[in-house]
Amino acid sequence: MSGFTLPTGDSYNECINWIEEAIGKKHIKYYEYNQFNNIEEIGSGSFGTVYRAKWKNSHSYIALKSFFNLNNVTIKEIVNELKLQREVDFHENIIHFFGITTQNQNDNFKKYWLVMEYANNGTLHEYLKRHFDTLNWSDKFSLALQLAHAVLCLHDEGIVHRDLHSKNILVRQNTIKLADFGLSKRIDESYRTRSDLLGVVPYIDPKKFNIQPYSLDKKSDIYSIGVLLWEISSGQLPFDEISSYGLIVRIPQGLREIPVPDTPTAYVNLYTECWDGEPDNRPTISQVVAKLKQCHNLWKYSSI
Ligand SMILES: Nc1ncnc2c1ncn2[C@@H]1O[C@H](COP(=O)(O)OP(=O)(O)OP(=O)(O)O)[C@@H](O)[C@H]1O
Repeated sequence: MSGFTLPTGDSYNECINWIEEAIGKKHIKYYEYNQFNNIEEIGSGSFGTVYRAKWKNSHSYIALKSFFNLNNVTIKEIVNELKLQREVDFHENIIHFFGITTQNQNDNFKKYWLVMEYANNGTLHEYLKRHFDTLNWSDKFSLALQLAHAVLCLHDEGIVHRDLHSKNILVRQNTIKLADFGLSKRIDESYRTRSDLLGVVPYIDPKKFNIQPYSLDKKSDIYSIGVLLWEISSGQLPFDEISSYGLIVRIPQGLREIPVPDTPTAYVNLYTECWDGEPDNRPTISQVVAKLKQCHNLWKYSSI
């Protein structure tokens, strides 16, 4: 997908032209819709529905992401996702984008679908729910490190995810696949309604609740990683039994999850640093990667 001009403006037509031109010049691979088969819905989010499908006679699945309706906002989401995706598509812990397919609808409108890598184990949340009992500490370190590597790749490219939580991190076999970073910018633009916040409050940098307006940044991603490292160590959703409203008040006052017994101390220390209320006290993502490697080594030697 390299080497093509990005749209300078944000209008609907410009975005459509950008996609069509990229397809025409073969910077984005185009797939014929009627070559997909066994199409089954797997989930939906606020912008559209995701299906899994097979391509021609292939045995493996791909994911097809549709959008509810193609208006100014959704088309910008697609272009934004494509622009960011192409910067980081090489990384094995980031979901791969394969191309685009389109379907002509009755009203003469074209429906655009993103063709993406399929994560057969679903979200990290579902994966932990199903497999937690069989995971040992080496597996947990591996998940944590893969997540940190994916975010390192984003931060290195100047991309802030802003919406890291266990329901938009996907897992293929046992490999973390980060998704949805193209769509996360809207949170900072206050697109989220109160009901959208359900379940994601524990992962959001508490500065966001204290300071209005507060622009989520790389250190906000580190906060979310702290919570996710705890989740990997516990197999539980953070603060599952406290209402979002209660959390919005209590997390900025210092409420944090309790370490799970038998968690390696260095790992507890690391996620505690990550979820520090003060962004300046949080490590950078490179430091998180380095410290996770150290923790893993310490744990390996201490358990011989
Ligand atoms: N590439 C994929 N492979 C497997 N499952 C996927 C894939 N992409 C999405 N899903 C599933 O489909 C669901 C919907 O994904 P989608 O990206 O549309 O929304 P979301 O991230 O859950 O929500 P929102 O867009 O509102 O933040 C996900 O929760 C996940 O279970």
